[in-house]
Amino acid sequence: MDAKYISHIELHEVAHSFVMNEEEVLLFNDLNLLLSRGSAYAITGPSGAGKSSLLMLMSGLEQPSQGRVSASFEGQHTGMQDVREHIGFIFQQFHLLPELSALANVALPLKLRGVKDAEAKAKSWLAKVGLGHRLTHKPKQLSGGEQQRVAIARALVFEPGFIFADEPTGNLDAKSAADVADILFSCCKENGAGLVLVTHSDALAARAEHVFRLANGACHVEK
Ligand SMILES: Nc1ncnc2c1ncn2[C@@H]1O[C@H](COP(=O)(O)OP(=O)(O)OP(=O)(O)O)[C@@H](O)[C@H]1O
Repeated sequence: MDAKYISHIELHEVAHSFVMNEEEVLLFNDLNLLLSRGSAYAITGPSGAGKSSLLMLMSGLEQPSQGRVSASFEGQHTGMQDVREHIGFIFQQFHLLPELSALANVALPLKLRGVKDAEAKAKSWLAKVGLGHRLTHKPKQLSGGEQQRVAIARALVFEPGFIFADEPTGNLDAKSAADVADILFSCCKENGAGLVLVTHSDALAARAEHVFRLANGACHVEK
């Protein structure tokens, strides 16, 4: 459960391609990137450039066609399969369990890890994201911004080393998007988690310390 010791995720000469109609479509090639815990990264670029695919590779949910992705875990280099339970995810569509209350959604990752005071911890996280008054609401009884705040609490409650977020504000109006971004950045900072997010929003990308821009098969590190 303790993820305090993932310090880095590293991409080594990563290339990724798909076979479509018997032709190989190369998304990107020769990526060497280092993600450090405690920093925030934005992945930007035009539609279809491969942003979500890169996020899947960085988080270990998918394997690259070539090259490898590794993590530094307690000072040792290891494969991403060994750190899966120390990584949190946030998606554009929230992906909360519809039959469970906000509290039960947030407590679930702790219960799955055998944590005893799961509900108390979940409650305190819901308070942190401003939803202490919505504990028993089910997802459909919450606004989009509120659902995403539940998803942030659920992603951070087990103190993962890294959070990966795919268009976390893509489904929200401007005001909710700004509120959710504030909460996401401040909660990751407070937990010392690395944050990697895919976004089409220049405003959101500008908040990250580092920006990877994907275009035409290459990744430009813009800052
Ligand atoms: N499993 C797959 N099989 C075949 N092609 C795929 C697969 N997954 C993604 N692709 C293709 O790879 C390209 C990049 O997809 P990806 O979703 O990573 O791009 P993106 O930059 O995140 O796009 P968007 O901004 O529109 O979400 C797209 O052309 C997509 O159709």
